[in-house]
Amino acid sequence: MRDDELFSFEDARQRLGESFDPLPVPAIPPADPDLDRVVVELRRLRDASAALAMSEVELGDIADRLGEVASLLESRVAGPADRLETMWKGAGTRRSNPVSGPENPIAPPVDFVGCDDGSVMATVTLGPAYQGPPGCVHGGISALIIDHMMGLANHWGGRYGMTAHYELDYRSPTPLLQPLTFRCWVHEVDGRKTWTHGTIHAGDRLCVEARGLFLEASVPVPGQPGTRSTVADGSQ
Ligand SMILES: CCCCCCCCCCCC(=O)SCCNC(=O)CCNC(=O)[C@H](O)C(C)(C)COP(=O)(O)OP(=O)(O)OC[C@H]1O[C@@H](n2cnc3c(N)ncnc32)[C@H](O)[C@@H]1OP(=O)(O)O
Repeated sequence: MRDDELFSFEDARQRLGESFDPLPVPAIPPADPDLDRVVVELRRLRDASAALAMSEVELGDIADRLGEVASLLESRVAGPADRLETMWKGAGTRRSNPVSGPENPIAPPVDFVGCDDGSVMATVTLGPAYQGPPGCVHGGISALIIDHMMGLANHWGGRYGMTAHYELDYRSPTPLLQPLTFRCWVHEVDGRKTWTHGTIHAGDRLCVEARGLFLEASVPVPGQPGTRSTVADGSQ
């Protein structure tokens, strides 16, 4: 099979056949409208902090002021183990995952759309916080985004599973500060197994292609002994 045949999303819907019954991923509103605003400000800090080294900012003062805010928050929010438990009782992880979660400051964020052809697509421009080679996206960041997006493509195609095997070919440099198009789609299914493919393009140029094998599985739910859940986002 030629590469361009292997990495073709146009026929994703045909490959899924009768099993393609799109499962949308509706947005979940924040518990507090100011929550998303806080994270937007944290992302501004994240991006500004990537440029601190060569700046003329009085860093001692900045560190003191940020320390005050961090201390204020730490004393009032749940610890990480408690937060993991509450996450599985409310909005789930959709709002907090590290790729698209509006509550997660490390998420770029990436906003996905499900397409009629069976694929999911996202366009995102990444900044210096995600740099690997000079001017380029870190390969692990590309892998993170595609892995998560494959999970969504599985969901969109009526499948689910944990990543069992995942491989990438970095075909050309993936630029920072330019719109990148991510696409993922279910390539093949067989029992518990789902093979999912993905690509990143900068304009027409192929940067990354990926293949993943996902296996239907369940994991224990934090804070709910004896309860297991499939790999979804836990939202109720
Ligand atoms: C709105 C909602 C959105 C929700 C959107 C959410 C998106 C989240 C997406 C994130 C996805 C992740 O990162 S998940 C996190 C990373 N992944 C993990 O942590 C998984 C860790 N691994 C495991 O727990 C386990 O290995 C499993 C569950 C994957 C599989 O274990 P198992 O169930 O015991 O399976 P096992 O019997 O060994 O194998 C079953 C069959 O699969 C094959 N197989 C198993 N592993 C492999 C492998 N690596 N490569 C090839 N083949 C394999 C076996 O040969 C066998 O084939 P045969 O003999 O039957 O032919």
